[in-house]
Amino acid sequence: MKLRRTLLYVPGNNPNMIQDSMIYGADTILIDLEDSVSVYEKDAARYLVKYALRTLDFGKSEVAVRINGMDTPYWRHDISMIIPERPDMIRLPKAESAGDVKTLDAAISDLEAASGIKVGTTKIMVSIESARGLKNAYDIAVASRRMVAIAIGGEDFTADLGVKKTREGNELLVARGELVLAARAAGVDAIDSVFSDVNDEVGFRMETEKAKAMGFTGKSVINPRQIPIVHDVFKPTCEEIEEALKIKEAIKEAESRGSGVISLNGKMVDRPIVKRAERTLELAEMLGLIKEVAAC
Ligand SMILES: CC(C)(COP(=O)(O)OP(=O)(O)OC[C@H]1O[C@@H](n2cnc3c(N)ncnc32)[C@H](O)[C@@H]1OP(=O)(O)O)[C@@H](O)C(=O)NCCC(=O)NCCSC(=O)C[C@@](O)(CC(=O)O)C(=O)O
Ligand SMILES: [Mg+2]
Repeated sequence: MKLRRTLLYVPGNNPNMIQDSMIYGADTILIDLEDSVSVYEKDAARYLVKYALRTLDFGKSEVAVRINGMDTPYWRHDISMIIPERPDMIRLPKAESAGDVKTLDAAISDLEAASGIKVGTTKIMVSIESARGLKNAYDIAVASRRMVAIAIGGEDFTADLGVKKTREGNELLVARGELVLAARAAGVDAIDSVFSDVNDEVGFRMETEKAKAMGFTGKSVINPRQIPIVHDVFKPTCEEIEEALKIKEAIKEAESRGSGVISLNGKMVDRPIVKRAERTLELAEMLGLIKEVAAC
Protein backbone atom coordinates (compact mmCIF):
# COMPACT_ATOMS: atom_id res chain seq x y z
CA MET A 1 0.00 0.00 0.00
CA LYS A 2 1.40 3.41 -1.01
CA LEU A 3 0.21 6.38 1.01
CA ARG A 4 -1.55 8.95 -1.16
CA ARG A 5 -3.60 10.87 1.39
CA THR A 6 -2.57 14.31 0.15
CA LEU A 7 -1.70 15.47 -3.35
CA LEU A 8 -0.53 19.10 -3.19
CA TYR A 9 -1.09 21.08 -6.38
CA VAL A 10 1.81 23.46 -7.02
CA PRO A 11 1.51 25.85 -10.00
CA GLY A 12 4.27 24.99 -12.47
CA ASN A 13 4.98 28.68 -13.16
CA ASN A 14 5.69 29.56 -9.50
CA PRO A 15 9.36 28.93 -8.60
CA ASN A 16 8.93 29.94 -4.94
CA MET A 17 6.10 27.51 -4.35
CA ILE A 18 7.90 24.69 -6.21
CA GLN A 19 11.10 25.29 -4.26
CA ASP A 20 9.36 25.00 -0.87
CA SER A 21 6.77 22.38 -1.82
CA MET A 22 8.59 19.51 -0.07
CA ILE A 23 8.55 21.07 3.42
CA TYR A 24 4.83 20.58 4.04
CA GLY A 25 4.77 16.76 4.25
CA ALA A 26 2.36 16.06 1.36
CA ASP A 27 2.41 12.43 0.28
CA THR A 28 2.45 13.57 -3.36
CA ILE A 29 3.58 16.87 -4.85
CA LEU A 30 1.54 17.56 -7.95
CA ILE A 31 3.31 20.13 -10.09
CA ASP A 32 0.82 21.64 -12.50
CA LEU A 33 1.30 22.54 -16.15
CA GLU A 34 -2.44 22.68 -16.84
CA ASP A 35 -5.06 25.07 -15.52
CA SER A 36 -2.96 27.06 -13.04
CA VAL A 37 -0.63 28.03 -15.90
CA SER A 38 -1.90 30.46 -18.55
CA VAL A 39 -1.40 29.67 -22.24
CA TYR A 40 1.20 32.45 -22.41
CA GLU A 41 3.31 30.76 -19.74
CA LYS A 42 3.12 27.11 -20.85
CA ASP A 43 6.59 27.13 -22.45
CA ALA A 44 8.31 28.88 -19.54
CA ALA A 45 6.59 26.62 -17.00
CA ARG A 46 7.80 23.48 -18.80
CA TYR A 47 11.41 24.68 -18.55
CA LEU A 48 10.96 25.63 -14.92
CA VAL A 49 9.43 22.27 -14.00
CA LYS A 50 12.10 20.38 -15.95
CA TYR A 51 14.83 22.26 -14.09
CA ALA A 52 13.08 21.72 -10.73
CA LEU A 53 12.80 17.96 -11.29
CA ARG A 54 16.45 17.80 -12.24
CA THR A 55 17.80 19.83 -9.33
CA LEU A 56 15.48 19.68 -6.31
CA ASP A 57 15.28 16.98 -3.66
CA PHE A 58 11.60 16.37 -2.92
CA GLY A 59 12.43 14.18 0.07
CA LYS A 60 9.91 11.50 0.90
CA SER A 61 7.15 12.97 -1.28
CA GLU A 62 6.15 11.27 -4.49
CA VAL A 63 6.46 13.71 -7.41
CA ALA A 64 3.79 13.94 -10.09
CA VAL A 65 3.34 16.38 -12.96
CA ARG A 66 -0.10 17.29 -14.24
CA ILE A 67 0.28 17.68 -17.99
CA ASN A 68 -2.19 19.42 -20.28
CA GLY A 69 -5.20 17.53 -21.59
CA MET A 70 -5.15 15.41 -24.72
CA ASP A 71 -7.56 17.81 -26.39
CA THR A 72 -4.80 20.47 -26.39
CA PRO A 73 -1.66 20.91 -28.50
CA TYR A 74 0.50 20.96 -25.32
CA TRP A 75 0.49 17.48 -23.82
CA ARG A 76 3.06 15.87 -26.14
CA HIS A 77 5.46 18.73 -25.58
CA ASP A 78 4.86 18.44 -21.81
CA ILE A 79 5.79 14.78 -21.59
CA SER A 80 8.70 15.05 -24.00
CA MET A 81 10.33 17.57 -21.64
CA ILE A 82 9.22 15.99 -18.38
CA ILE A 83 9.64 12.20 -18.78
CA PRO A 84 13.46 12.32 -19.16
CA GLU A 85 13.59 13.96 -15.70
CA ARG A 86 12.04 10.84 -14.15
CA PRO A 87 8.96 12.11 -12.29
CA ASP A 88 7.28 9.33 -10.31
CA MET A 89 3.98 9.94 -12.02
CA ILE A 90 2.10 11.81 -14.76
CA ARG A 91 -1.41 13.05 -13.99
CA LEU A 92 -3.57 13.28 -17.08
CA PRO A 93 -6.47 15.73 -16.64
CA LYS A 94 -9.88 15.45 -18.31
CA ALA A 95 -9.49 11.79 -19.31
CA GLU A 96 -12.47 10.76 -21.43
CA SER A 97 -11.75 7.23 -22.60
CA ALA A 98 -9.45 4.22 -22.29
CA GLY A 99 -8.02 5.29 -25.66
CA ASP A 100 -6.66 8.50 -24.07
CA VAL A 101 -4.72 6.47 -21.52
CA LYS A 102 -3.44 3.97 -24.08
CA THR A 103 -2.17 6.82 -26.30
CA LEU A 104 -0.44 8.44 -23.32
CA ASP A 105 1.01 5.11 -22.19
CA ALA A 106 2.52 4.45 -25.63
CA ALA A 107 3.96 7.98 -25.86
CA ILE A 108 5.54 7.64 -22.39
CA SER A 109 7.00 4.24 -23.35
CA ASP A 110 8.72 5.77 -26.40
CA LEU A 111 10.18 8.57 -24.28
CA GLU A 112 11.31 6.21 -21.52
CA ALA A 113 13.07 4.00 -24.06
CA ALA A 114 14.74 7.00 -25.70
CA SER A 115 15.89 8.30 -22.28
CA GLY A 116 17.31 5.02 -21.02
CA ILE A 117 14.54 4.61 -18.45
CA LYS A 118 13.07 1.13 -17.94
CA VAL A 119 9.81 1.09 -19.90
CA GLY A 120 6.86 1.08 -17.50
CA THR A 121 8.61 3.00 -14.69
CA THR A 122 6.48 6.15 -14.85
CA LYS A 123 3.09 5.77 -13.19
CA ILE A 124 -0.13 7.35 -14.43
CA MET A 125 -3.01 8.90 -12.52
CA VAL A 126 -5.95 10.45 -14.33
CA SER A 127 -8.59 13.00 -13.42
CA ILE A 128 -12.15 12.37 -14.43
CA GLU A 129 -13.71 15.77 -15.10
CA SER A 130 -16.74 15.14 -17.32
CA ALA A 131 -19.87 12.99 -17.47
CA ARG A 132 -18.40 11.07 -20.42
CA GLY A 133 -15.18 10.42 -18.53
CA LEU A 134 -17.12 9.16 -15.53
CA LYS A 135 -19.14 6.74 -17.66
CA ASN A 136 -15.83 5.29 -18.91
CA ALA A 137 -14.09 5.44 -15.50
CA TYR A 138 -13.53 1.69 -15.01
CA ASP A 139 -12.23 1.19 -18.58
CA ILE A 140 -9.93 4.17 -18.07
CA ALA A 141 -8.68 2.79 -14.76
CA VAL A 142 -7.71 -0.58 -16.28
CA ALA A 143 -6.36 0.81 -19.57
CA SER A 144 -2.70 0.72 -18.51
CA ARG A 145 -0.49 -1.21 -16.13
CA ARG A 146 0.99 2.14 -15.14
CA MET A 147 -2.30 3.27 -13.63
CA VAL A 148 -2.24 3.77 -9.86
CA ALA A 149 -5.14 6.14 -9.18
CA ILE A 150 -8.15 7.94 -10.58
CA ALA A 151 -9.25 11.31 -9.25
CA ILE A 152 -12.34 13.43 -9.58
CA GLY A 153 -11.86 17.02 -10.75
CA GLY A 154 -14.92 18.59 -9.14
CA GLU A 155 -14.59 22.09 -10.60
CA ASP A 156 -14.50 20.93 -14.22
CA PHE A 157 -16.98 18.14 -13.55
CA THR A 158 -19.64 20.52 -12.23
CA ALA A 159 -18.91 22.90 -15.11
CA ASP A 160 -19.55 19.99 -17.49
CA LEU A 161 -22.85 19.26 -15.74
CA GLY A 162 -23.77 22.94 -15.89
CA VAL A 163 -24.26 23.16 -12.12
CA LYS A 164 -22.64 25.09 -9.30
CA LYS A 165 -20.06 23.41 -7.04
CA THR A 166 -21.35 23.97 -3.54
CA ARG A 167 -19.89 23.67 -0.04
CA GLU A 168 -22.24 20.75 0.73
CA GLY A 169 -21.36 18.94 -2.49
CA ASN A 170 -24.72 17.23 -3.14
CA GLU A 171 -24.25 17.79 -6.88
CA LEU A 172 -21.11 15.60 -6.78
CA LEU A 173 -22.43 12.82 -4.56
CA VAL A 174 -23.28 10.36 -7.35
CA ALA A 175 -20.10 11.10 -9.28
CA ARG A 176 -17.95 10.62 -6.19
CA GLY A 177 -19.68 7.30 -5.44
CA GLU A 178 -19.25 6.04 -9.02
CA LEU A 179 -15.62 7.08 -9.08
CA VAL A 180 -14.87 5.18 -5.87
CA LEU A 181 -16.61 2.07 -7.24
CA ALA A 182 -14.62 2.23 -10.48
CA ALA A 183 -11.35 2.71 -8.60
CA ARG A 184 -12.04 -0.15 -6.17
CA ALA A 185 -13.09 -2.48 -9.00
CA ALA A 186 -9.88 -1.67 -10.86
CA GLY A 187 -7.71 -1.92 -7.74
CA VAL A 188 -6.38 1.65 -7.89
CA ASP A 189 -6.53 4.59 -5.47
CA ALA A 190 -9.53 6.95 -5.47
CA ILE A 191 -8.61 10.62 -5.01
CA ASP A 192 -11.14 13.27 -4.08
CA SER A 193 -11.27 16.75 -5.60
CA VAL A 194 -9.93 20.06 -4.32
CA PHE A 195 -11.82 22.36 -1.93
CA SER A 196 -11.28 25.88 -3.22
CA ASP A 197 -11.96 28.04 -0.12
CA VAL A 198 -8.66 27.66 1.72
CA ASN A 199 -9.92 29.79 4.63
CA ASP A 200 -12.96 27.57 5.32
CA GLU A 201 -11.31 24.92 7.50
CA VAL A 202 -14.61 23.64 8.89
CA GLY A 203 -16.06 23.07 5.42
CA PHE A 204 -12.83 21.47 4.27
CA ARG A 205 -12.72 19.04 7.21
CA MET A 206 -16.39 18.15 6.64
CA GLU A 207 -15.75 17.40 2.96
CA THR A 208 -12.63 15.34 3.80
CA GLU A 209 -14.53 13.27 6.38
CA LYS A 210 -17.27 12.56 3.81
CA ALA A 211 -14.63 11.54 1.24
CA LYS A 212 -13.03 9.12 3.69
CA ALA A 213 -16.42 7.66 4.61
CA MET A 214 -17.21 7.13 0.91
CA GLY A 215 -14.03 5.14 0.33
CA PHE A 216 -11.64 7.71 -1.12
CA THR A 217 -8.00 7.00 -0.24
CA GLY A 218 -6.85 10.61 -0.48
CA LYS A 219 -7.60 14.16 -1.55
CA SER A 220 -6.07 16.73 -3.88
CA VAL A 221 -5.28 19.96 -2.02
CA ILE A 222 -4.32 23.43 -3.19
CA ASN A 223 -2.77 24.91 -0.05
CA PRO A 224 -0.30 23.62 2.58
CA ARG A 225 -2.77 24.56 5.35
CA GLN A 226 -5.09 21.82 4.10
CA ILE A 227 -2.50 19.02 4.48
CA PRO A 228 -2.61 18.45 8.28
CA ILE A 229 -6.41 18.35 8.18
CA VAL A 230 -6.45 15.54 5.60
CA HIS A 231 -3.75 13.61 7.45
CA ASP A 232 -5.70 13.95 10.68
CA VAL A 233 -8.94 12.71 9.10
CA PHE A 234 -7.26 9.74 7.40
CA LYS A 235 -5.30 8.75 10.52
CA PRO A 236 -6.72 5.68 12.29
CA THR A 237 -7.73 6.58 15.84
CA CYS A 238 -6.34 4.83 18.92
CA GLU A 239 -9.73 3.14 19.39
CA GLU A 240 -9.75 1.89 15.78
CA ILE A 241 -6.24 0.46 16.14
CA GLU A 242 -7.05 -1.18 19.49
CA GLU A 243 -10.19 -2.73 18.04
CA ALA A 244 -8.29 -3.97 14.99
CA LEU A 245 -5.68 -5.63 17.22
CA LYS A 246 -8.44 -7.32 19.25
CA ILE A 247 -10.10 -8.55 16.04
CA LYS A 248 -6.83 -10.07 14.86
CA GLU A 249 -6.38 -11.83 18.21
CA ALA A 250 -9.97 -13.06 18.23
CA ILE A 251 -9.84 -14.50 14.70
CA LYS A 252 -6.51 -16.18 15.46
CA GLU A 253 -8.13 -17.93 18.39
CA ALA A 254 -11.18 -18.89 16.28
CA GLU A 255 -8.96 -20.29 13.53
CA SER A 256 -6.99 -22.36 16.06
CA ARG A 257 -10.33 -24.02 16.84
CA GLY A 258 -11.05 -24.56 13.13
CA SER A 259 -13.64 -21.75 12.87
CA GLY A 260 -13.69 -18.66 10.61
CA VAL A 261 -16.12 -16.71 12.74
CA ILE A 262 -16.17 -15.57 16.38
CA SER A 263 -18.06 -13.13 18.57
CA LEU A 264 -16.19 -10.14 20.01
CA ASN A 265 -18.15 -8.10 22.57
CA GLY A 266 -21.37 -9.45 21.06
CA LYS A 267 -20.42 -8.51 17.46
CA MET A 268 -19.69 -11.05 14.74
CA VAL A 269 -16.10 -11.10 13.48
CA ASP A 270 -15.55 -12.81 10.14
CA ARG A 271 -13.39 -12.40 7.00
CA PRO A 272 -14.57 -8.91 5.82
CA ILE A 273 -14.19 -7.51 9.34
CA VAL A 274 -10.70 -9.00 9.58
CA LYS A 275 -9.81 -7.56 6.17
CA ARG A 276 -10.83 -4.07 7.34
CA ALA A 277 -8.88 -4.53 10.58
CA GLU A 278 -5.80 -5.58 8.60
CA ARG A 279 -6.05 -2.44 6.46
CA THR A 280 -6.31 -0.27 9.58
CA LEU A 281 -3.24 -1.96 11.07
CA GLU A 282 -1.29 -1.66 7.82
CA LEU A 283 -2.04 2.07 7.72
CA ALA A 284 -1.22 2.44 11.43
CA GLU A 285 2.07 0.60 10.86
CA MET A 286 2.99 2.87 7.95
CA LEU A 287 2.23 5.94 10.05
CA GLY A 288 4.21 4.56 13.01
CA LEU A 289 1.13 4.54 15.24
CA ILE A 290 1.17 0.99 16.58
CA LYS A 291 3.55 1.82 19.45
CA GLU A 292 1.34 4.72 20.50
CA VAL A 293 -1.62 2.46 21.19
CA ALA A 294 -0.39 1.59 24.67
CA ALA A 295 -0.60 5.29 25.49
CA CYS A 296 -4.23 5.65 24.38
C1 LIG B 1 -5.18 29.07 -3.26
C2 LIG B 1 -4.02 30.02 -3.15
C3 LIG B 1 -4.12 31.10 -4.25
C4 LIG B 1 -4.08 30.70 -1.77
O1 LIG B 1 -3.04 31.63 -1.70
P1 LIG B 1 -2.64 32.31 -0.33
O2 LIG B 1 -1.70 33.41 -0.69
O3 LIG B 1 -3.86 32.68 0.44
O4 LIG B 1 -1.85 31.19 0.43
P2 LIG B 1 -1.21 31.24 1.88
O5 LIG B 1 -1.88 30.22 2.71
O6 LIG B 1 -1.16 32.61 2.41
O7 LIG B 1 0.28 30.76 1.60
C5 LIG B 1 1.17 30.53 2.70
C6 LIG B 1 2.47 29.98 2.21
O8 LIG B 1 2.25 28.75 1.51
C7 LIG B 1 2.71 28.87 0.18
N1 LIG B 1 1.76 28.14 -0.68
C8 LIG B 1 0.46 28.41 -0.85
N2 LIG B 1 -0.10 27.52 -1.70
C9 LIG B 1 0.89 26.68 -2.05
C10 LIG B 1 0.93 25.56 -2.89
N3 LIG B 1 -0.15 25.13 -3.54
N4 LIG B 1 2.10 24.91 -3.03
C11 LIG B 1 3.20 25.32 -2.38
N5 LIG B 1 3.22 26.40 -1.56
C12 LIG B 1 2.07 27.06 -1.41
C13 LIG B 1 2.72 30.36 -0.12
O9 LIG B 1 3.65 30.64 -1.16
C14 LIG B 1 3.14 30.91 1.20
O10 LIG B 1 4.53 30.72 1.36
P3 LIG B 1 5.43 31.80 2.12
O11 LIG B 1 5.26 33.07 1.35
O12 LIG B 1 6.80 31.22 2.07
O13 LIG B 1 4.85 31.91 3.51
C15 LIG B 1 -2.65 29.25 -3.26
O14 LIG B 1 -2.57 28.37 -2.18
C16 LIG B 1 -2.44 28.57 -4.59
O15 LIG B 1 -2.09 29.19 -5.57
N6 LIG B 1 -2.67 27.26 -4.65
C17 LIG B 1 -2.51 26.44 -5.85
C18 LIG B 1 -3.72 26.60 -6.79
C19 LIG B 1 -3.66 25.60 -7.92
O16 LIG B 1 -2.66 24.92 -8.15
N7 LIG B 1 -4.77 25.42 -8.68
C20 LIG B 1 -4.87 24.47 -9.74
C21 LIG B 1 -5.27 23.11 -9.26
S1 LIG B 1 -6.96 22.94 -8.89
C22 LIG B 1 -7.74 22.69 -10.42
O17 LIG B 1 -7.15 22.80 -11.43
C23 LIG B 1 -9.21 22.30 -10.39
C24 LIG B 1 -9.39 20.80 -10.70
O18 LIG B 1 -8.79 20.46 -11.92
C25 LIG B 1 -8.81 20.04 -9.52
C26 LIG B 1 -8.78 18.54 -9.53
O19 LIG B 1 -8.51 17.93 -10.55
O20 LIG B 1 -8.93 17.98 -8.42
C27 LIG B 1 -10.90 20.57 -10.85
O21 LIG B 1 -11.38 20.54 -11.99
O22 LIG B 1 -11.56 20.45 -9.81
MG1 LIG C 1 -9.87 20.58 -13.63
